[in-house]
Amino acid sequence: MKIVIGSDHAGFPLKAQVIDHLRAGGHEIEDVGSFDPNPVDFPDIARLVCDKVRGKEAERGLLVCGTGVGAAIAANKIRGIRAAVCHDVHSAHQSVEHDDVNVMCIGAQIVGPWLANDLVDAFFAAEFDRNEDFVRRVDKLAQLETAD
Ligand SMILES: O=C(CO)[C@H](O)[C@H](O)[C@H](O)COP(=O)(O)O
Repeated sequence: MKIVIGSDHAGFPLKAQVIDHLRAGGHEIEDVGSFDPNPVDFPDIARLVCDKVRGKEAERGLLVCGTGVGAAIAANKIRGIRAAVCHDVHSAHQSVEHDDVNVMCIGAQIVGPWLANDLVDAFFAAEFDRNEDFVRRVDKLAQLETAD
């Protein structure tokens, strides 16, 4: 799968090892930064990742910040993005299967490298289940993007 990945300074070390893991698993990775441990604001990185997903330059995205929370807030403000913080394997795959999540967010201050690998494996292996209930709910998520 073509995947775009970004992190802020807090996620920088975990991003590097997750990228190695995903590449070893055969995925094509685009890393949009950060590229050093200097402070960078997670909304800026979320924008870079989400624009690639929206523009179909990548099938899905991964954001790594300290907790995953800020990255998910930022990503969910961008039209067409369904982002989720996933710190357990069940959420990592069900978020795709039921909710068609296209950007997973993880916190480098919360999960260690082994769990991070399991999370990304579950997330990127999962496929959206197009049953009518799930499709209807995802359509309603899109409608919320233009609600007052
Ligand atoms: O977790 C985050 C946002 O939800 C960020 O990655 C930062 O870790 C958090 O905002 C703390 O910021 P700091 O500049 O690293 O102290």
